[in-house]
Amino acid sequence: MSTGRLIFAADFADVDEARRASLALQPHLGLVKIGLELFVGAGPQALAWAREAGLPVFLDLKLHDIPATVERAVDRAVALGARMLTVHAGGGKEMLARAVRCAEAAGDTCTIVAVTVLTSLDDADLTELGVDAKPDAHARRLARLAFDQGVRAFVCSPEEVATLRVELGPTATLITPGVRAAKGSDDQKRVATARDAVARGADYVVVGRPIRDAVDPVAAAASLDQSVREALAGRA
Ligand SMILES: O=c1ccn([C@@H]2O[C@H](COP(=O)(O)O)[C@@H](O)[C@H]2O)c(=O)[nH]1
Repeated sequence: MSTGRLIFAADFADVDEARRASLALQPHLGLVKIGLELFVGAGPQALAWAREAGLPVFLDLKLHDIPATVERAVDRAVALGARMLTVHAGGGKEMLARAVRCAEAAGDTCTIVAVTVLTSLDDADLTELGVDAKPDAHARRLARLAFDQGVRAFVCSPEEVATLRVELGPTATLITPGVRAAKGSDDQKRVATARDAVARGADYVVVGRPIRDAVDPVAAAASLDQSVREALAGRA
């Protein structure tokens, strides 16, 4: 896999658009993230071009279903060549354990990534959902549950990445979306800059709109990649 730690969220409706944009950014990327919009629209074709280009795919389907269904979906995602695949940590112990076992049995080429608390949720949203904990504590609880089932990679916000690093130790891979220059620009509520996310312990940052919608997407990706590399060097 590339040494890059920037993951581009290729949130497009159209495969050709996703391919063109991602290939232009490829020198600055570790992986490309294929999410719900592209996968629901295009199915397996959503990944084919990336496989051909040697660009590893983070398949962000956030699986959340009964264990047997998730297990079978993991098997299919591995067959499509996904290098990382997301499941919701809130799906419970058995679902998480079976997802991990299935990926291992299918050749261990795909890492199961547990999504903890979505970066679009804040304290008030959790209260509304009946969760009697702050996002930080809830993310820690879900991550621990997943870790104990064998999951070793996690999506969390930059706001709790340091907490998760302490909770899970150095072997965990921590991936943070919610990368923004400032709070309040859109639906992302628990945010930080790429530099801060990595300085606090993130291994990868996921960035979509700030690159996709930039006047010069390649320059935006190059600058984020540079910030991530500097923050990683500063941590060493
Ligand atoms: O908690 C989460 C989990 C996944 N995402 C995904 O990451 C990208 C972020 O894109 P931006 O345009 O930079 O907001 C997007 O595809 C989400 O589905 C997340 O944001 N938060």
